[in-house]
Amino acid sequence: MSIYRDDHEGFDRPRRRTRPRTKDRPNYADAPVARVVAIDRGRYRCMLEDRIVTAVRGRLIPRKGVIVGDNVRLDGDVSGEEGTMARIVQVEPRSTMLRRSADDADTFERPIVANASQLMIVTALADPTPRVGMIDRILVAAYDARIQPILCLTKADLASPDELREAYEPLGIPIVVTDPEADLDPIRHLLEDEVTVLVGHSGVGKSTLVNRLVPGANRVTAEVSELTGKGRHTSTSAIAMELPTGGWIIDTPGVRSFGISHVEPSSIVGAFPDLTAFVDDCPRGCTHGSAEPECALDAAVEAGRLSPERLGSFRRMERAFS
Ligand SMILES: Nc1nc2c(ncn2[C@@H]2O[C@H](COP(=O)(O)OP(=O)(O)OP(=O)(O)O)[C@@H](O)[C@H]2O)c(=O)[nH]1
Ligand SMILES: [Zn+2]
Repeated sequence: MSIYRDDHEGFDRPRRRTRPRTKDRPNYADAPVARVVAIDRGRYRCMLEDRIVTAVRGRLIPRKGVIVGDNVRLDGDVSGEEGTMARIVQVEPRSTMLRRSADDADTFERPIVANASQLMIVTALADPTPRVGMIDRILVAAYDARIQPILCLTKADLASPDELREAYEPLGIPIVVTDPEADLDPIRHLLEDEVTVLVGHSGVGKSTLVNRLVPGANRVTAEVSELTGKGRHTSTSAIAMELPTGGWIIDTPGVRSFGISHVEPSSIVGAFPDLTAFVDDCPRGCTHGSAEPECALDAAVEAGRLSPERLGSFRRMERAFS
């Protein structure tokens, strides 16, 4: 199985054939699988075993068909030696896909990263001032994509984390707090063997965190800059880095807003396993919001089978859509 697949080299197959004969189809099962770690102007930097291989898209892979975090099969020169170029011939199925719309007026979906298991929302406690609206929207995107959210509150040397901690604790998501002196072991532990995408407003201290978590992250950044002749912050692409403790982090460029117009409000409940059992009894088309007159979640609270606090924190998510 694959999402996209490069077909036969020459387009010499007769037309009007409903199904290509297997013998005509190249077999890429033996082509090595690499992880896309950065994308720049049509060049895909892929980590194959422990080397970086630069690749282009095979001709049947669509222009937006490959995103950072994708596992791809490579053909051609995969030595990674200078001046060599491999070819992406197949994109493996994705376990998850995080997307956003540029803003709510823009319904165009922008895939950000593939195969992330966790999404760390990085928010500064001050400078810039935290915006719960933004946190809620990124949370919604994570729930919609079925990616485990983590809240990371930075700059605790400037302001107290108590208020935000209280606001988000009822959701049951991990919350970590940092400052320049903070011990990062609790964060390292959360990231171990996971693929975690970092999302946050610009200036919250994401790069500072990445540099502390990944020794040599600067070097990787420099390599990307070298490739483009520009800094990575001028690129819209994310960048994936391997963690020394196992697992990956995928840093994304700082955002000013996080659009979720691609998300169907009723889909969010599916990310809350303790609530999904109840919504089978909802009327058709129920969005499970507080304005729904017959939502079974309210009935569950009345019957004492669901705590009002838990429902309240779930319903908090609906604010993100207004
Ligand atoms: N006081 C304080 N400052 C911090 C902390 N972490 C980062 N900073 C500072 O905040 C500023 C922004 O940090 P960056 O790491 O560049 O922020 P970023 O999120 O990568 O921002 P973009 O590059 O715009 O995406 C820098 O001046 C950092 O030194 C912190 O824990 N406390
Ligand atoms: Zn409902």
